[in-house]
Order: sequence, then structure tokens, then C-alpha cells
Amino acid sequence: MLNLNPSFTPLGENNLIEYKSFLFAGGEPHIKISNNFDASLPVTITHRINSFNDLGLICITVDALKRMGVKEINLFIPYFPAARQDRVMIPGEPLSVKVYADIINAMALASVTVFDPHSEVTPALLNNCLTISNHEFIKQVIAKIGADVKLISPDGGALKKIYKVSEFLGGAEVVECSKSRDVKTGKLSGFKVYSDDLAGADCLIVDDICDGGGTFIGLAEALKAKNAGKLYLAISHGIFSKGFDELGKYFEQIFTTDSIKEVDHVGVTQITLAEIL
Ligand SMILES: O=P(O)(O)OC[C@H]1O[C@H](OP(=O)(O)OP(=O)(O)O)[C@H](O)[C@@H]1O
Repeated sequence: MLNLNPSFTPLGENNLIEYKSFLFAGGEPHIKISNNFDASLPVTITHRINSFNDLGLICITVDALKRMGVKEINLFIPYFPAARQDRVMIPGEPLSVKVYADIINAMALASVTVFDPHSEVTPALLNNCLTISNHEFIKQVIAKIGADVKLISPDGGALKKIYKVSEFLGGAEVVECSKSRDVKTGKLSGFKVYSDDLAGADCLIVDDICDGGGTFIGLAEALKAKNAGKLYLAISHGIFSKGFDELGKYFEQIFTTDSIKEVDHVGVTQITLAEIL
């Protein structure tokens, strides 16, 4: 195992390959892998990719391993960057998810494992892709909440996923919702909650990514307008680019994993991928 984020050990800390990585003075990444391991065995690289720089480090690491004679290289990248850019909404935009996938495919890896991908596009584009669902994460979240909750997903596209979670949990009730976007700008314009009255029921919103949080604030308001009780939020990949000041006002507790970063904040519970896997 070669963990490119030394503090991120989702697959455990056994059989770690030692290396040194650093930036040259001009900012170019470099890695030196210790030859103190059996190169005839498969190697798994784990890394959090949030940018092209992280992807670049993976590329040079794979190259170094291949030059050392390693034949089977597996990659574990829990969050797949640009996964939301899986369609061109306005002419002139790139299909970024394919750009990342093409680069990864060019490394000819034995497998690429992704946790809770945003849509079916990511695994469809990646060669030898394995996916890990959010089921175990949500099970642990509900155990921590310790009470009955209705499951909510923000949009129609994610409904199939939330019904699978419900099935895994033995039939937890799902409240269907949909979101609408302005056709011209692509901006969120509102939510519909398909329930007449939630009658004080506690609700857990489940989604893959929280970025600025506008989706969840808008949905929380729509749920409160239908008399929801306590609101909880479970996010597989916590970007939280706007922090928790506003978001935190709407939720009893926010749950996330460490797929993107470590979060230490009042009102946020992080369940590590090591615990989930
Ligand atoms: O925290 P926020 O900034 O509000 O973003 C979070 C939302 O963005 C993603 O969906 P997206 O709207 O991209 O999904 P789509 O593919 O259905 O358009 C994600 O699945 C969340 O629902």
C-alpha cells in the first residue's frame, strides 16, 4: 500500500511502502519510492484527489512503480474530481469528468476504486472501475442519530440511490423531492417536497457532495415549510466551501466522511472511510 496522503489511511496501515515526495524549487512534484518492498506483489495507491496537482502526483507515482517492476497497480481515490461536470450544459464548457478519466485510463491500472460516485457517468468512463456505495456510511449515521428518520434526497436523479439505501436499511421511509434549475443559467430555482405534511417527523437528507451548501439550505427550508421535525444531513464528500456558519443553522448534526479532508467543527460528525470500510 502506498498512501500519498500519509494521514489518510482508509485501507489500513499494514504493508506501507515508504517514499519521500516533495516539490522541486520551481513547484514541480517529485517522488522517491524506497525499494524495500516486493515488486512482484500488487500495490494499491490511496490518495485524495482534489485537483490536477494531486492527479499529477499519482501519475508520476505510477510511473515510478512501473519502472520498479510492479505489474499490478490499483488506485483508491474516494472522491472523483469533476464528477459533477458530467454533461455540457452550456456550449463552450468542457466535459471535465472525461478529461480526468482519460488521464487515469492512460495509466492502465488494474483497478480504480471510487466511493459514492456522483452519477453513473464516472464508473462508465473509467476502465476497471469499482465503486463503494454509501450504504454502510448511512447505516452508521442512523445508528449515531439513534432515532427514526425519514430519508430525503434532494433531487429526482438521486431517487434510485436513496431507495437502494432504504432497502439496505430494511425499508426506511423515503420522502421524494425534486429540484428545479433555471434553464438559461443552470442555477437552482426551487425544491418540491412530495408530502402534504411531515407532521414533525425527523428527516435525514442524504447526498454525495456538499459544496457551498445552497442545495441543502434550500431543501431544509422546503422541508420546514412541510412541518419537518429535526433535520440531519449526511454527505459522502464534504467540500463545505462556504463553511458551516449558515448551513449549521438548519441541521441538528451534519455527518460526513474524510474522503476530501478532515473536518473538526462543532455540529459536524466525521465518520472515517477506515471505519466505513
Ligand atoms: O452544496 P451545493 O453547492 O449546493 O452543491 C451540492 C449539490 O451539487 C451536486 O449536485 P448537482 O446539482 O451538481 O447535481 P445534478 O447533477 O443533479 O445537477 C451534489 O449532488 C449536491 O446535490
